[in-house]
Amino acid sequence: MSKKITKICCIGAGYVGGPTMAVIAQKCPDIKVTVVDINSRRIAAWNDEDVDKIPVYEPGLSEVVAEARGRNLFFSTEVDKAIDEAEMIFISVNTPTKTYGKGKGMAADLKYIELCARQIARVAKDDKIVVEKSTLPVRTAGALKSILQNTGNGVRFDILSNPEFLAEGTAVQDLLAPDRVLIGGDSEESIRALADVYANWVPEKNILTTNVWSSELSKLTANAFLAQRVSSINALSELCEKTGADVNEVARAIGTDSRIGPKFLKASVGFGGSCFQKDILNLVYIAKSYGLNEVADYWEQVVLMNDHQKHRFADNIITTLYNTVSGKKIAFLGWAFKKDTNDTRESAAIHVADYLLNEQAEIVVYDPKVTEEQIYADLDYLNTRDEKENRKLVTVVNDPYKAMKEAHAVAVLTEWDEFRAYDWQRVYDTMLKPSFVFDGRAVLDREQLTDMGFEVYTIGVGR
Ligand SMILES: NC(=O)C1=CN([C@@H]2O[C@H](COP(=O)(O)OP(=O)(O)OC[C@H]3O[C@@H](n4cnc5c(N)ncnc54)[C@H](O)[C@@H]3O)[C@@H](O)[C@H]2O)C=CC1
Ligand SMILES: O=C(O)[C@H]1O[C@H](OP(=O)(O)OP(=O)(O)OC[C@H]2O[C@@H](n3ccc(=O)[nH]c3=O)[C@H](O)[C@@H]2O)[C@H](O)[C@@H](O)[C@@H]1O
Repeated sequence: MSKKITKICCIGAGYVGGPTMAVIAQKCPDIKVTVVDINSRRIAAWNDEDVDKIPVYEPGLSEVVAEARGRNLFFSTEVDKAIDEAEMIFISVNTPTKTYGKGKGMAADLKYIELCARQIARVAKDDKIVVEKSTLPVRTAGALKSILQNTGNGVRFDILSNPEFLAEGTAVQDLLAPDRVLIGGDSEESIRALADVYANWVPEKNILTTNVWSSELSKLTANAFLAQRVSSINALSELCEKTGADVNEVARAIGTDSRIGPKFLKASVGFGGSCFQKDILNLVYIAKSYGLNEVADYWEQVVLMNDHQKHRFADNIITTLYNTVSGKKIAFLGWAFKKDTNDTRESAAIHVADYLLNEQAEIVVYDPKVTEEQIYADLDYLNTRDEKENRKLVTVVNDPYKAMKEAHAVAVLTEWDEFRAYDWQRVYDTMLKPSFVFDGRAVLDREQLTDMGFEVYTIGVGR
């Protein structure tokens, strides 16, 4: 018999904690789910009466939150209280790449994880199941165990690894019908208790259990494999451009081989998002720390290729615009790292913009979901130039036609569906001539645009 869970606490109300707990609460009405965070602004937004103002934009999420919030789903800043009440505590805080000290620029920064462990150790008065939901370096559970078990207050902590595989933009659908739920741990009873939570809506055959180290490492491995496919197809996109091949045709041709499969073969201006780069660098760091230099070099190439892809896209804009973009208006369609999300972390758009700004381009950005404040914050964070200069060179508008009016070039950085549906003739009529389009996502109808008179460059398509 496993322990029946009635109260869950999740520390971290971000892109993972929020949606994951909302779905657990929706599917398990008998479990009280409390999501806590030290960021009171974020918690206030999760509690906003207008459910469309919750801090994470995901198709279908506001409906799930509307159903469960106030019933058995709660968002709060009272971290101690929620820890104290819960039988099961998910840790879903951020684990960014370290920006200082040993492992700077490579290793995962585990300070937030450790703070959570210490807080749980301090507050807990009865036995708890602690679930690693954040993505962590393999063997972190050992460190957590050591912190939790040395408090001397006699509480038993079982640690489980339960990595999250949702992708942003499809989070709700991924959570409702996951390819698999992965649970790693030592205690059969605790594994069962967590499996029983998921079994409320996930078929048993999709709930995999492993030892805790395999589970931790599987998460880094899954992201490394996915990112590797993107870098592989992006590497070929450059060769396609040189040889007259079309990377989309190549992707279709190889993707029909059932051993290869069709997914994650879409060439792009480079992968972004908060995790691919961070998790691969973390994997590289771990491999190096074991002296596995060939393994480390192999995976690092995935990130290097991605950097190259972003730079060569920007470089091509400069070369094509007669080797200078100084004072030229470039309209950016999209800023988010992929469609259907307002998340911009590590978005290729940021790096392409930075590169062009170094060449004194004037950039006008339109993204249907990203705020002006976020766009400036992303550029300021790079610290390449002062904040005033960023505001002078970059303008953010909420009308795509305004963004493209009198522009020298349009660059597509995100694959938002609406970009296809624009009146491109109207855009052409208002742009400077020659009117260049740089489609970094291969979403626009190249032939149609060329017929209208545009000079079109599509990523991965040779001329
Ligand atoms: N974003 C994604 O799509 C996915 C992320 N992951 C992993 O999940 C973890 C969380 O990622 P996100 O949700 O994107 O991060 P996030 O940055 O959106 O959210 C993390 C939240 O944790 C809070 N926090 C940090 N320390 C805290 C503390 N001591 N007490 C209370 N709250 C605290 C922060 O204020 C923040 O709101 C990371 O390890 C990430 O690698 C895994 C799968 C998908
Ligand atoms: O650990 C994480 O954070 C998550 O990372 C990715 O999810 P996410 O980054 O949200 O989105 P993806 O759909 O994987 O896209 C990542 C980036 O790769 C790009 N991409 C993706 C697929 C493709 O074929 N081509 C391509 O350029 C996207 O545009 C985007 O910039 C993984 O897909 C999730 O399984 C994982 O849980």
